Amino acid sequence: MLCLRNVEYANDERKILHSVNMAFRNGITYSILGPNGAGKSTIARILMGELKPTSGEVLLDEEDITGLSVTERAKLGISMVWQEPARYEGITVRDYLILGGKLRIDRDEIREALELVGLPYELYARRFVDKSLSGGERKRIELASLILLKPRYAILDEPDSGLDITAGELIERVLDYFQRCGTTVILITHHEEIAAKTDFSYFICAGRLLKKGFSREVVDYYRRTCGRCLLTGMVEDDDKN
Ligand SMILES: Nc1ncnc2c1ncn2[C@@H]1O[C@H](COP(=O)(O)OP(=O)(O)OP(=O)(O)O)[C@@H](O)[C@H]1O
Repeated sequence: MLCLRNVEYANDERKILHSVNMAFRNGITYSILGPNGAGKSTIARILMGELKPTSGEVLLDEEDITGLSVTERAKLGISMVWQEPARYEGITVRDYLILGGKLRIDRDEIREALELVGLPYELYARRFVDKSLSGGERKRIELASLILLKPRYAILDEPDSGLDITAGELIERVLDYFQRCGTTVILITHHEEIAAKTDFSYFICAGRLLKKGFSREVVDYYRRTCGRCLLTGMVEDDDKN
């Protein structure tokens, strides 16, 4: 199980996360739902090891991994599709997907992963991962790379951003695939209809966890309350005291 325990994060100006506690159990799909600026990506970066919390711990199977780097966490099976996918100029999609040969994967598996994300193998395998790919195509390729990697934890930061009308179906297919191979998904989103596709959700606003539970309950609460409160202003006022 991957956990955040009493995680706080502050920059020079203000506190961005306030004592966040979350637990991600094996084989379940989770979402972290909240409006723009709530602190979702900050949580993802802390889970990945890209940011160190100001206080609190990240635990994996009860071991404290707060001090581990992104690479060390990747070796433990914690991987992420970033909101803005990386570009690797000069490498083909196929080579990118097999990590330049580090993954031993046959052509059928690569074909299956590309087709799962809506990209026909014949049209994409030999293309280069460069500016000629659209943002949505790059996002799909990032998802395909995580599908082939089959990590223990897959963190998907805004997986539907930049994708067209087929995004909902694609996310469903990807969640279903990860559930079948035992990967725990942590999906970051501000779209409640995307969060509703996961089993369990955490709703955060202004760096505070407001509600957790089965996604349909949390999504219902989010629809009823989000944008109708003055919490952001109140929290900033609190912090000045
Ligand atoms: N490097 C930084 N310097 C100053 N403020 C920052 C920095 N990084 C994040 N923040 C602030 O922290 C808050 C949380 O940001 P974060 O990116 O985690 O939000 P988010 O919920 O992922 O938002 P979005 O849905 O818009 O991507 C925001 O108010 C943001 O402006």
